[in-house]
Parts: sequence; structure tokens; C-alpha cells
Amino acid sequence: MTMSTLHTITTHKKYRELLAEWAVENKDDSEDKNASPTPDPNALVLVAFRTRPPIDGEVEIFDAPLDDEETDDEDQVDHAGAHSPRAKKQPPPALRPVLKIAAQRPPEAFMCGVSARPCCMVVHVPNMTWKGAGLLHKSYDADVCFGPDASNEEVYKKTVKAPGIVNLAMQGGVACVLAYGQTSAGKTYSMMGLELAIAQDLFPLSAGDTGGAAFDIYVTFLELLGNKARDLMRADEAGKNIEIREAETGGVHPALLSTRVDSAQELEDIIVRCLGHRRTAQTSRNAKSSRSHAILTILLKNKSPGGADGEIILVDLAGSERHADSKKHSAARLQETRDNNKSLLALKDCVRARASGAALVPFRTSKLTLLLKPIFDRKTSRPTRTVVIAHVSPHIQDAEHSANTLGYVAAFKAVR
Ligand SMILES: Nc1ncnc2c1ncn2[C@@H]1O[C@H](COP(=O)(O)OP(=O)(O)OP(=O)(O)O)[C@@H](O)[C@H]1O
Repeated sequence: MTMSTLHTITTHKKYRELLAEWAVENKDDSEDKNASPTPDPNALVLVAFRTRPPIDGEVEIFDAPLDDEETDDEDQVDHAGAHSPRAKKQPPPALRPVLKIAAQRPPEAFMCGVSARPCCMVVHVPNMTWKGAGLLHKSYDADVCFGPDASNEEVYKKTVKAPGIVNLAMQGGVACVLAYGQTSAGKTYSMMGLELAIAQDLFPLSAGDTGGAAFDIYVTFLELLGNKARDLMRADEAGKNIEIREAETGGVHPALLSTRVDSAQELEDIIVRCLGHRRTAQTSRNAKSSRSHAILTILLKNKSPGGADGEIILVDLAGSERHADSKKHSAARLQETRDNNKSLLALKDCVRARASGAALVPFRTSKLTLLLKPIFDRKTSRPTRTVVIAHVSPHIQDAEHSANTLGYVAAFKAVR
């Protein structure tokens, strides 16, 4: 056994003891661990946190030596742009560390990095001092918080149904749900669940009193990869870049295929098909990591003369990455990561400005925020509501990243 293995085992043992101590001192006595109070339905911005269960074989990835990490499959080129024959011979990156180390590490190697409480999430951040290994327990407040056992139905009930997202759109408002967080934390899992549940609710609700539909429903689905946008409805035009700019009239209407849907099933089929067209890459953390922001817009066109149209915008944001996770990216991938990070920063500025009632919301700073102009533009008289769901990994190895994620999103709650 090497010194470093011994050190790791000793440190892990210490963390386990500290976690157990914390759990006893901070026992969650609520009968239903997922019972969160129903959030204020009138809040302009609603903040939610979610963590997921650990996935089989995932713990071992943290032990893989960094030198063994790999560029993604999508573009296996070295930084000079040349294809690497050595890289091609190796097994896929998500599998290699698992294959290599699984035999050495028992499944109980998982160490919990976050604890969900009804309205807050506590992150257990490793902290090494001269006294040895320690843990900092950092707490972040939310309107609603979901632990690893929460189902998508529960998340839908508290983040879409309770704040009346569909009803707001039917009254001519603009509602937006954003999924934010580290790569592989569960954003796509949540958003797909919410999108399919909205599809189910939308059609019965949008029918008029007489039984005829009160709205025509149209959808567009756009993918924003770095600064390049493409239409997920048009698989045949995968390479075509869609321009995003503000028209002289003030509208932001990229030339996307807008498809009319007449039933929940039609909408579900479109969502599943478009998500299948989304650009993914295999990374050390996620066999199907989304490299892009995916924006599904559901437009409710009011059929009554003079009736206001409503909109629901559902955004599955590109994952933020640990430095270690992006260390071996190709130059192109690093640029994408930088562009994604820039747009996430712009998004933060806009949500904060909007939530605090600032006169100026800097939505023109990035393509992402420009696309979200309907929720950020103070000049619009339409009512708006935004739900931000921060997703965090359950692992202690990701605790620092989780603390950053929760800090980023909790700030939206503080500025109300
Ligand atoms: N709440 C959950 N319960 C069970 N499994 C989950 C949950 N959330 C996510 N997962 C699983 O975890 C894995 C990663 O989830 P997902 O792809 O949604 O992450 P992501 O944040 O969208 O990642 P990326 O940013 O890399 O695209 C998937 O295999 C998914 O099925």
C-alpha cells in the first residue's frame, strides 16, 4: 500500500466520522424527508435545489488518475488539432476509470456531500488544516429543496404546478424554468420530466369552457452551443447556424421551425425526438453529457379576439465543469466551455437584476440572455415568473462545486 493510498483511506475514515457526527447533531425529524412547504406562488423568482442518488460505478471515477483522462469522443484531437491514435485505442473515458478501479473499491465507498432539508441544502466541504482533515458544513436557503429520493412528479408539483407556470402563460404571461448545475448533476433528467408533465397538463387546461381549444399551441426547440444556435426540430440541417438578434421592432425571433401541436402525445413525441438531436459527448462524468443549452419554447396563441398570447420557456442549461473534468478537452471544447461559462455569468447578472427590480437588466450581453428577453425586459407589461432549479452532485468529491452552484442560485432568493 502506498503512502498516498494510506493517506486517502485515513482521510476518508475521518470524513465519515465527521459526517456521522453532523448527522446526529442535525437530525432531520420531519416525518416526510421530502416534505417542503409550498413556495410563494406570487414570487417573481422561485429558487429550488435538487440532488440525485449516486449512480453505480460513479465513485470510482474520482479515483482515476488525471493523466488517464481523455478528450471527449466527439472530437478526439489533441490541442494542436491532430488526431491521437493512442486516444482512439483506449476504452471510452466514462468506462475506463470504472473498469480499472471497481475491483478495488467497495460500493460503500460513496460519501455523501450534501444533505437536503425542506428549505435548505447543506454542503459538506472537505477542509484540510494543520489539525488534519475537517469538514465545513455550508448551508444555502431555497424556497424548496429536493433530496435524492424525490421523484420528478414531486418536483413538478412544487416548481411548476404550485407557482402556476401553465396558468400564468394562459393569462398572457411569460414563465421560464431554468435547470442549472454541474455536469452530470441531473439537469436533463429533471427537465425532461417537467417538460413531459407540462405536455400532459397543458392540453386539458388550454381547452375553453365550451370544450373547444382556447389556444393554438406552437413549439420551437433550439440548442445553443457556445455562441452557435441550431434548430433541434430540423435534424437534416444539423450544421446550420441560426442567427439570434434583436429585430428593429424589439422582438427576438430566430428563424426556427415552429410546429403546431394538438395533443399531449404530439408534444411529448416532439420533445423526445428533439432531445435525441441534442449534441452530447462522452466525458469522464457523463456518458451522454450535454454540451449545450437546450431551449424549448411553448407558445400559447390566444384564439379570442384581443386575447393575450402566453409563453413557457424551458431551459436545460449546459453543465458547469470542475477544472479537473475539463483538463483534457480539445481546444474547441475548451472554447465551448468558456462560451458556456460566459453566458451563465450573463444569466446570473440578469436574474439578479430582474429579481431586485433594477431598472436595467443587461440581457443583451449574451445570446442566451437575449433569447430570454421576454422575461428580462422591464419594458414588457406581461407578467413573468422564473423558476431556477440548481442541481448538485451527491458526492463529497464535488462538494466545492456544489457549494458554488448553490451560492450562485441562492443569491436570486436573497435579492427579493
Ligand atoms: N433524480 C435522479 N434519480 C435517478 N437518476 C438520476 C436523477 N438525476 C439524474 N439521474 C441520472 O444521472 C445521470 C446524469 O443525469 P443528467 O444527464 O440528467 O445530468 P446533466 O446535469 O444533464 O448532465 P450534463 O450537464 O453532463 O448533460 C443520468 O444517468 C440520469 O439518468
